[in-house]
Amino acid sequence: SEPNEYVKAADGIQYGSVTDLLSFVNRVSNMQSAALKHTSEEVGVLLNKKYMIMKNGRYQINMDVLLFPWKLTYKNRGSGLIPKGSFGKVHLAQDAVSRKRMACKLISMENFNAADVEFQARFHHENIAELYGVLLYDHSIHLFMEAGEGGSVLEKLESCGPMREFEIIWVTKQVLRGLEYLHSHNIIHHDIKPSNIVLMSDKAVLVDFGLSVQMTEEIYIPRDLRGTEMYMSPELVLCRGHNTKADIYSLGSTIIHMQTGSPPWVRRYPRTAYPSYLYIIHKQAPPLEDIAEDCSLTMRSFLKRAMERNPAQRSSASELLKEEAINPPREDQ
Ligand SMILES: Nc1nnc(-c2c[nH]c3ncc(-c4c[nH]c5ccccc45)cc23)o1
Repeated sequence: SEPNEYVKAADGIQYGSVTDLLSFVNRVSNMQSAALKHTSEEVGVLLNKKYMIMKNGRYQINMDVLLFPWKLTYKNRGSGLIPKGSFGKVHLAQDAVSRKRMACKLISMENFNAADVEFQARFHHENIAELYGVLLYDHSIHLFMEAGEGGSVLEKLESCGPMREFEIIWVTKQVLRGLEYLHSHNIIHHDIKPSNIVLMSDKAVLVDFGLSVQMTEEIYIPRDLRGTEMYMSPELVLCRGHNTKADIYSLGSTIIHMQTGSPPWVRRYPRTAYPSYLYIIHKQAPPLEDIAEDCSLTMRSFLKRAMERNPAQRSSASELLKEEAINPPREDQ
């Protein structure tokens, strides 16, 4: 398409609805990157007038909103740019007027797909990182989202080691509430793992919906393998169709990682000797051997239900939310 057609299609920055944002995102993700070289100004759609405050009809990066390398909550490591998400670097952003601190994920045009935005724009829940707006600037999509300033569970594990059971219970309940909501809309996240759970002072939220799908049938037949190997369920690895229960198994793997400081399998099958875990996950019984030795009996039974090999017998998020393991009697706390 002609560059001038592109400029017409996106008239600078506007406050808009989710529908406006999704049509902007779909237009841009269908654009050839060549058509973009003619856009010197930011273009995009802002959903949140309270946090993202435009000035003179514009919303300029490093003027109206400042981007910073993220100061890790723990000892600062590396560039301060937090680990790449599925396809993007995440910065800390702060609106110059509202002073609201946000996460800003930069995705190159080549790697951008509408799914990254679609689910966060259309579905709202307190345990899903809220989307505040989308800008295209300097060949990158800038996603402005709710920021988990406590960092991700992975950063916490790498900095502070294995988590105590009461901390694991707190994170697990929030993740299950987010999954219960997503699964009620037939959405499979497809990448539940410690780096995709971020922490705030009062809650934990799920991030990175770049691999998410919304099922139209009872079962989702994948065209490709989606997710991160060590957290994948046996039925997903088999590639003969799976459903939302795949996320529940990944949560079980995530809990084992939170308890021990390592994902399942890797201690028994070192990464140096095993480039891939797919065959192990397919052949072996679920990794209950990797459960922490000091794991409580109730949490052990929770994990058995969450990592049941047969997805039909595996508990759902709603069922697990009622488990005693995550609803300990008061005197235990
Ligand atoms: N892949 C991805 N897609 N969306 C996000 C995201 C949305 N809001 C966020 N808030 C915090 C962090 C974050 C991750 N690791 C961290 C380490 C230190 C501090 C913060 C973080 C990431 C996000 O991440």
